[in-house]
Amino acid sequence: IELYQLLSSNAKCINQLPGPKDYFIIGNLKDILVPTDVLFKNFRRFAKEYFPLYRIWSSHLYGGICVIGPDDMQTILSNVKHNDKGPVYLVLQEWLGEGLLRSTGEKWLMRRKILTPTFHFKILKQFIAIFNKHSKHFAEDINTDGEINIIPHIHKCSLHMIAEAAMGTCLRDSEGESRYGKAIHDMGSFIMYKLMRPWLYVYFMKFFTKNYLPEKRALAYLKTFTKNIIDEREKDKVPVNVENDEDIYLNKKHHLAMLDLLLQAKDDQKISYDGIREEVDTFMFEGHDTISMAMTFCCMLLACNKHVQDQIYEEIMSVLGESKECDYEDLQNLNYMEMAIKESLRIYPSVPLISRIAGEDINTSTGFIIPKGTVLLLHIYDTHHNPDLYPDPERYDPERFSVENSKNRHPYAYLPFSAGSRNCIGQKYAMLSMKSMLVSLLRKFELHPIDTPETIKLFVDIVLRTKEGIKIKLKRRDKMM
Ligand code: HEM
Repeated sequence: IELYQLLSSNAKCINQLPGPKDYFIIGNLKDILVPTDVLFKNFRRFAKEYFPLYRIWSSHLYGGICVIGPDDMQTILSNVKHNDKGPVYLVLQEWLGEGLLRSTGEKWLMRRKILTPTFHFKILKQFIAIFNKHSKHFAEDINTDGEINIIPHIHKCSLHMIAEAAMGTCLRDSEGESRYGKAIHDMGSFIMYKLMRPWLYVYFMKFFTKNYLPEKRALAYLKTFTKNIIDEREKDKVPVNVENDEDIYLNKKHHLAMLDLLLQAKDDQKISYDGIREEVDTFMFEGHDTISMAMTFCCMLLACNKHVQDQIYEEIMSVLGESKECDYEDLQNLNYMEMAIKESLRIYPSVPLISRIAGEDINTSTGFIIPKGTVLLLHIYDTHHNPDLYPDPERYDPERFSVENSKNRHPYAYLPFSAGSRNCIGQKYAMLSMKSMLVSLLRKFELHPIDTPETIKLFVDIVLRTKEGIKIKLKRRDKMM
């Protein structure tokens, strides 16, 4: 009932905004309940037609305002009053509970304070060895010299990285490797199924879906897996102080994992056992699929833009040479590679859409006042593809992110990691791990195009994906001599 009130209270006001034609009771469901690749295209069409703001009705029960323009993005994301997440995040509740991604108010603030040190540069520095280890395996495991769908390889690598960084667990060749990977993948599909069907946000409706039992089983497996790891790690626990380098670097028994810092926070009575589970699961969820798809799209773009790939390869050779293991400073020095990754995240932002609830009335750039309580859908994808902000927006051009060219850009025109106090806590981790993967891959292979931006079919999901994987052609550099 509360949800109904929240969603419908601003109906009259929302209707003053332009938007696609809606119908009695079903609202815009005709445009929304369509195959997800068609939905993707519909959103792009609406963005072009109604920039910078439009309203959408997912049935007349559930309406919201779609935001595209950078001025309105700034007004919303820079104000902590609009920090609460929209109802779509309810689909994550059973798995991620009140973890950082979903929590609100005081609880979010407290969790954010506890978790920020887990991404301290000193901790990130010691993750580089983990990134390098799995990146090396990633390049070694690809033995083919020819056409591959790169997604499963990248996916496996980023899952192994986050499992070791977050939980201190090496999944590679372990019993849990395929089962855990599959359970995470299945949960993604179940969540997406619910996301498209707003009536399933109502708690009891879940009993009536075909996914009820498989989801229950996958959830039980994931929760038990995390619980066992937390219990094991707790047995071996060593006190940690992030400010003390000795604690971070001289921990002989095992690499420090994010979990160790959470266990320390539990000893300091800052977080409960269940809280730790929620956060570890949140990192596992947020910290691998986002990176996998970002890396995949980046590889496709590099395959299609050989001159950019060659420039990155030259940079790797000049900073690292043929075989030096990269350290934190080396990765920081791969500036052109960073520009190429940034541009790839502009064209293909892993999280194309986020949602908030207006915490107070919002005075928008058009003069329209969004009333408090309205659901806001922030279409990061469309901001990134707006030709006024990025001329010729489909063209891949890393130079857009040179210091010079970034200088005069609107501060809210580039939002792959969102912005403001609720931005992505893992963005530095993401950038470092992607750089490490690219170093290993490009040292061994030249990438050539098979799939291109024109051939792939994007679709709406929590993370931006393609319908049929992404194929590229690999040529081993050592065989090219
Ligand atoms: C390319 C990789 C990544 C992208 C594009 C990305 C993007 C985002 C975006 C757009 C948000 C805002 C979500 C929202 O407002 O609903 C977010 C939040 C978040 N991300 Fe990431 N992310 C990435 C990697 C990671 C990694 C590696 C981790 C953890 C290891 C992580 C953990 C989180 C968490 C916990 C939040 C919630 C923060 C909060 O609400 O305070 N992300 N991310």
